[in-house]
Amino acid sequence: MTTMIEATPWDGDAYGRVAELRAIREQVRRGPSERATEAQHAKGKLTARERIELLLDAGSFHEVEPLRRHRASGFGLEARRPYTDGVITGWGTVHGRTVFVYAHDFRIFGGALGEAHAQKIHKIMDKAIAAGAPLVSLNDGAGARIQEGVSALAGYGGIFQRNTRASGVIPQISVMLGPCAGGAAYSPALTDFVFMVRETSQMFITGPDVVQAVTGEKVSQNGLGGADVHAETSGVAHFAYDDEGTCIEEVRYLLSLLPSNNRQMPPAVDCQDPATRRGDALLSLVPVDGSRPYDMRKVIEEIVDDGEFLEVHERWATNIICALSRLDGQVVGIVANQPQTLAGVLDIEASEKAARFVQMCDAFNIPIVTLLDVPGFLPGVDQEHGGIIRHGAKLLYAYCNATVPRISLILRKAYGGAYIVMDSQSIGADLTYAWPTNEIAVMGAEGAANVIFRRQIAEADDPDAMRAAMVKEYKSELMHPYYAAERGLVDDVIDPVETREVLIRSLAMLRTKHADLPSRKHGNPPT
Ligand SMILES: CC(=O)SCCNC(=O)CCNC(=O)[C@H](O)C(C)(C)COP(=O)(O)OP(=O)(O)OC[C@H]1O[C@@H](n2cnc3c(N)ncnc32)[C@H](O)[C@@H]1OP(=O)(O)O
Repeated sequence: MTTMIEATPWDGDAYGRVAELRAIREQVRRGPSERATEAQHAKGKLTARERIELLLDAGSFHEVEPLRRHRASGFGLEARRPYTDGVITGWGTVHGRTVFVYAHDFRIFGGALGEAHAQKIHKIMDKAIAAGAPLVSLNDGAGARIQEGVSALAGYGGIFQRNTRASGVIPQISVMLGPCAGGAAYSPALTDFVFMVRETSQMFITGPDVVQAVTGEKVSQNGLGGADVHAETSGVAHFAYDDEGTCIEEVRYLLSLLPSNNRQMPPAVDCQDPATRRGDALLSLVPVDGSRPYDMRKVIEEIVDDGEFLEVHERWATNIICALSRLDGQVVGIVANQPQTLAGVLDIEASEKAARFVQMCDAFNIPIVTLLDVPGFLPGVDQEHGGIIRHGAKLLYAYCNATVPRISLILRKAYGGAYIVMDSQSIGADLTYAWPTNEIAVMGAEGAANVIFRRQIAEADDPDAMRAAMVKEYKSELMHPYYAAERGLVDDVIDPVETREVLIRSLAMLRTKHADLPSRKHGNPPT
């Protein structure tokens, strides 16, 4: 640690005082020591200030409380009172819009959170909420500062309460850039998006040593709570990247798709991709045979502006796609079944993933486009015992509660409860469309014939021929593409090549949509 420059009672002139201030500021900027900076770099990590520089527009950072120091005592703390107290807080701009930020400085007490450190975070969170601007946390901290005991724990409580108050008011993004244990893992879990970096960031409630002591399981830090674990298995992380630079660049991209707060619309941009561009490729991308898989991502690419979209939870619950994109320059949230994985079925994880996404879109005024090709909910003992009923209900609740413009499009099959849940007209979609390849039904024809014609099939001389005849009858009666349109349950059957134009026209009409929910403290959604 380098010797601290201490401001002392002083009788010099203004020039001398300014020189002293500049020296202190320079010390604050450099941080505790060259050695600590080198150690941080040696781990493949940037310092807190380097990260802030990458996140914000050049020269836009305005720091708050750089001269803050703790007043704790014991365990030698009196002799170690570094400026910033291990967290850098302030605001700047991203793509010209105000964004608040706090960044743990791992070089100071391992970025661990003490009382003064927490109060700095509380202050910047309060300012972000008051200003109605997003908050990005750059996390690289060892949790509660052990020497400060319960004061540190209380500091976390104050962060959690503010995270919850800010939820649905301003976008909150947590970027995990080091080992984040205990309290340092819970705050991100309360925020809208969690970013992680492979190898260098971890999140866990208790580390590998405690896990081994309690359960006997031996696991590495990355095996327990690394980026891939949370982006693929637990669903705690929405995004995972190989390095900090790419990760922070993607945070900037995400911010460009979000409004500053819940009273604003997401930023629109000029669009060079014609609204009337035909999607001829769509006809060959989606096989008519409902049992053949295809990649729904290619369908999305064909429809949206310049084929660009940002997938959220790209590698978790891959049987459903949640993505932010643009149509004619306006931000939309896309929820789409992925027939390539598990035939696009809805299961526990897919329901949770899409429910949180729909909720986020609704909170931040992002219209939702739902693309359906879903054979139903995944049957099975594991799913039932795992609570598919309440998890599926989360998705249902999120859609039913959403007041943003909602458009659904049935590409191919949409069966049973999954059809209802995936934003059917009956739960409040503003406009519903279908391609001429759609099959909307309670279940597939084979299953349906086995239930309703069971006796005829069993008593027939040739049960297989009878089953085939009954399947045919069921299909022609109930599963033709115009059955739902005749009943007004879809607003139109559209030519697939015109999908982009239809969606853009519909969204333009819905832009002024206004809907109020009945007054209440809050709902009681299934959890
Ligand atoms: C509510 C809650 O938050 S409970 C959770 C409380 N936190 C914890 O249990 C985590 C304890 N710390 C650790 O397990 C490890 O330090 C890790 C995994 C975070 C980081 O490990 P490493 O990268 O090897 O760093 P290392 O252990 O050397 O720590 C770096 C510095 O931070 C200090 N430090 C680490 N954790 C803490 C802490 N919680 N409080 C105070 N100082 C800490 C270390 O003493 C060390 O200080 P030094 O540079 O003066 O020697």
